Amino acid sequence: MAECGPNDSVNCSQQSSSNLLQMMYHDPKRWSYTFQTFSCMSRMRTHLQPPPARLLQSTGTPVQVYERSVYSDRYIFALNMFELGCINSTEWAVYQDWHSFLIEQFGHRIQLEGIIYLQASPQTCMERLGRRGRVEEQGIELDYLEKLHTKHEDWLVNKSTKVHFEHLAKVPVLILDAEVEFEKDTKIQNNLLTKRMDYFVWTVNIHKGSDECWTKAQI
Ligand SMILES: Nc1ncnc2c1ncn2[C@@H]1O[C@H](COP(=O)(O)OP(=O)(O)O)[C@@H](O)[C@H]1O
Ligand SMILES: Nc1nc2c(ncn2[C@H]2C[C@H](O)[C@@H](COP(=O)(O)O)O2)c(=O)[nH]1
Repeated sequence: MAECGPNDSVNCSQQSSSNLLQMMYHDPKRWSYTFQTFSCMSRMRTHLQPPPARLLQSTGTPVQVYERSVYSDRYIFALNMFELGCINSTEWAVYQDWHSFLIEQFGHRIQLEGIIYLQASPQTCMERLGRRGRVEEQGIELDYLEKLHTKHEDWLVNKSTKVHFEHLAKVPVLILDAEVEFEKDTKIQNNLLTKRMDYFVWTVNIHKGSDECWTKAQI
């Protein structure tokens, strides 16, 4: 059985995270470090929570799936904000210091066993962003999404991003084609679901020897 965790970006308080998202997009130099602190803490809290009882009681090995993770927080968003000059070098050093410290302290409790990369072009993401129509996101430009796309490709496909955790470099990545429109196409949906289930079974088998009673994956 697989279950999605709560949407991390709204995990703490819907109101405060929405305001902070707006503040970050409005004045990124002032608010990016604060935003990454908040988002990373929120993601950490989510990863550390045990899965719901019904997941643990289900047959087979339960799989807990998160939308993003403490690793995409650092290697996608925070790194991008640093490279854009919205997080300064002192803030970046402080962020990396506490991020590494906490990840090492929590050890296997915060490790992922798999990553599912929903790959879509920045143009398609831009179009879907418009469709979703969040007011905070109205000013987002294609160039920003292109930078985020490059970060995903470098980390998950080209493997050229320097990661600081041994286990992370070895985490298997499943790449799914999310470019294709599947909202109303059950055939494509079933095809993607089958690939995802096969992947879950595979990662669960890899981790059968571990003392964890559930598997964690990021989507
Ligand atoms: N593969 C897809 N095919 C068709 N529509 C999609 C696809 N992916 C996302 N969308 C649409 O784009 C919008 C934004 O997508 P997404 O960011 O995944 O939504 P959410 O806000 O639920 O995280 C959604 O309203 C959804 O209807
Ligand atoms: N600067 C950051 N922005 C982030 C981060 N996590 C999410 N986001 C942005 C992207 C969207 O505009 C919005 C909601 O994201 P979804 O998860 O719903 O796609 O927040 C982050 O860590 N830093």
